[in-house]
Amino acid sequence: MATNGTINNLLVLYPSLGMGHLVSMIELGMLLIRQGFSITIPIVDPPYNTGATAEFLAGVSAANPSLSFHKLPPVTPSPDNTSPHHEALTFEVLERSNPGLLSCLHTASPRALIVDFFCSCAMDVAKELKIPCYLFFTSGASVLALFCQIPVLHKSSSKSFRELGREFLSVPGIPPLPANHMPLPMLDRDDKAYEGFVTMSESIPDYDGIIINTFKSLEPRVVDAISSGKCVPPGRPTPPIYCIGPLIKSDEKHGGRDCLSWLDKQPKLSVVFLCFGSLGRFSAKQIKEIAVGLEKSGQRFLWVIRSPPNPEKLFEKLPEPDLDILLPEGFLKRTSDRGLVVKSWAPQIEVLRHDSVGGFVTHCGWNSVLEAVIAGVPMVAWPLYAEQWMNKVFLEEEMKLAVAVEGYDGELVAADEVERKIKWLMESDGGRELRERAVAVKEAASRAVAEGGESYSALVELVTILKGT
Ligand SMILES: O=c1ccn([C@@H]2O[C@H](COP(=O)(O)OP(=O)(O)O[C@H]3O[C@H](CO)[C@@H](O)[C@H](O)[C@H]3O)[C@@H](O)[C@H]2O)c(=O)[nH]1
Repeated sequence: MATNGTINNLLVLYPSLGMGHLVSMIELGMLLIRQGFSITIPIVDPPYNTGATAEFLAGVSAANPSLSFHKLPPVTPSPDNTSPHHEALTFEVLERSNPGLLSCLHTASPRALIVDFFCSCAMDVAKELKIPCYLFFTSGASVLALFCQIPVLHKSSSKSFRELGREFLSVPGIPPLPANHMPLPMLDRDDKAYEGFVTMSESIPDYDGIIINTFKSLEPRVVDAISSGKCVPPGRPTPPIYCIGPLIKSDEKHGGRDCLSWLDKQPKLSVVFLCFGSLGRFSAKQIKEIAVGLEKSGQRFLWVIRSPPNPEKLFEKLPEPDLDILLPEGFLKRTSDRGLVVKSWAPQIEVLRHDSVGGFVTHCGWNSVLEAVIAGVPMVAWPLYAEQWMNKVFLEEEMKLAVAVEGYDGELVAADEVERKIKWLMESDGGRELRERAVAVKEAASRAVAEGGESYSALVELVTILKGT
């Protein structure tokens, strides 16, 4: 493919606020730069703490001067937005940022705008600029299929997804999904965030194309269902689909070298890694249950612990965890020959790629899933928020890459269940089969992005269209 860039090949990539949404959008930017485009990334000023995002962005911008970041003017959310879900604030802040986005792009003449799904309101800006607007979907095709159906599901019942509970939702291409597995902010119909998700979903057919961070052979059934128009509401068009993944973060600048040195000393495939995304937090009670389960499992482990959530400081940065208070007395000493606890953050990609890691207990965030896929590591699925309950179902029932924790009683997963699932993954025949499947999918992922592979071909197609627009 041609790689000679010109100023006329400007694309604007518009990410949402959270780390999980930024990482793959940045990688998409780097990929498109290698195809001869120049990239501008407008960044909204979040009215709440977004964890390690600011630090991550500073690192990316220093290491990649070819990505041009533009901070948009801060906006003030309305005092009426009382939803407890940060997604409601995200939708509102992005909508209020449209004038700032428009003035940032007015003189730039970009070829196209590529937006995160939270940024669907920016379609109005693309219309004003008379340029095409593409969706970059940072989760998998299975979740996209479900999002395409939200307008249909919304109209088909007056009950909330919470009220529908374990009743199954039926969507082409994906396994039946219990209604209460919808993202938390979608469970109640009168929540501001619910409204945002419905509006966002209604606009999906209006995009000029949808770029998905997946590869077709990971989710073949659902990619076919979407492409053949079965997932959008009746009478609405399906935009062209480009599965160009897996795209994972290439830049790891968060430190955490000590845990890599510790992994160097462990036997091959012996360590289970527990890490729950950029936002995952457990109550103090749950942390103790995990500790007891891990200890009883007898397995080697590397465990990233964060401070428990503080309901009064939902959007604020929390202090480092106090392990003396959080862990059972003597736990660290008793497990010191086979376990390591890391506070707040570990270099996850490097950890997963390390030879000694044989299993991953994950919250099922899509970046974490793809990072495990690329490393060929089987998973224990422990969903916490966002679309992770759905990902758990897809990982276990469709992709066959994970076993799910069960027995969540609304408050706790008991130590026995933690012990059972970790032992199953690391010691049982079933766990070994899962590992073999993970290795096969890892190979499929590397074939997909290699020259001539399915994701490579989708990228060629996308680049051709973008250059022609
Ligand atoms: O100690 C840590 C914790 C996280 N990470 C990285 O942080 C990213 C986390 O991304 P992800 O696994 O996708 O989780 P979230 O940050 O929770 O991502 C949000 O965005 C994703 C993409 O849309 C969704 O799939 C998730 O459900 C949503 O919560 C990954 O690259 C991890 O490698 C680390 O490097 N070290």
